[in-house]
Amino acid sequence: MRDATNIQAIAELNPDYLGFIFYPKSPRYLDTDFAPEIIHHLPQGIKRTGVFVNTTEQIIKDAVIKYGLHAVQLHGNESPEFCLKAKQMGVEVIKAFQIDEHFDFNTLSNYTKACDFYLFDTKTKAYGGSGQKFDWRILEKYDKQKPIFLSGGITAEDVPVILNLPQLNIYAVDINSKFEIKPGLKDVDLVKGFIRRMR
Ligand SMILES: O=C(O)c1ccccc1N[C@@H]1O[C@H](COP(=O)(O)O)[C@@H](O)[C@H]1O
Repeated sequence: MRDATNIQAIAELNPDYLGFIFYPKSPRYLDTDFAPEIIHHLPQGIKRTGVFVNTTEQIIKDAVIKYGLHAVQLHGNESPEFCLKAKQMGVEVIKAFQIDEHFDFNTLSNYTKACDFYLFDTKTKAYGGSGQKFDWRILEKYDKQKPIFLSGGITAEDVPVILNLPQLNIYAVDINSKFEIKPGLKDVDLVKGFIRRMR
C-alpha cells in the first residue's frame, strides 16, 4: 500500500500484516521518499511487511530501519543464505515461491531454517502481483511442515474454498490486486468483507 488515507482505512480493519512493495518495477512501488511516520504510526499488532525482489541486503536493511518493518517478503530468486541474512536483521522472513505444475517441492528443504513461512504464488513472467491463481491442488505435493501464506490472484469469492483447505497448513491469506481500485489503492469495503468472512 502507498496511499496514506487508504493505509489508515485498511489498518482500522486490523489485518495481521500490511504490505509495502519495494520493487521499483511494480506499479505498486512505494517510493523511498514516502513519509516513514505514516508507517511507524500503524497499530503495533499489524506486522509492517516489505516486499522485495532480488535486491541487496543493504536496501532491505535500510527499509527495515526507515519504516520499522517487522517482516520481509522475499519474492524473487533469493537463496537460503540471503534469507538467513534477512532473518539476522531481526525480522520475520516470508519466502515466496512461484508455483506451477513443474515446481519441485524438494527445493524447499534448503529453506527450512532460512525463513519463517513459505508463500506460494502463481508462476508468471513477472515476479508477483499478476492477479493470476494457480491450481491449489498442486499443493497436495507439499509436505505441509511449515505454515504457508496462500497467494496469487485471490478474490473475495475464494473465501468458502479457502476455508475448506485446512489440511494445507495455511497461516495467512495474502490479498492484493483483486482487492484494488487501482494499483496500490485498496477497495476498503471489499477488504472489510473478506476479513470478516475469513475470520
Ligand atoms: O504486487 C506487486 O506488484 C508485486 C510485485 C513484485 C513482487 C510481488 C508483488 N506482489 C505480491 O504478489 C503476490 C500475488 O499478488 P496478486 O494477488 O496476484 O495480485 C502477493 O503476495 C503480493 O504481495
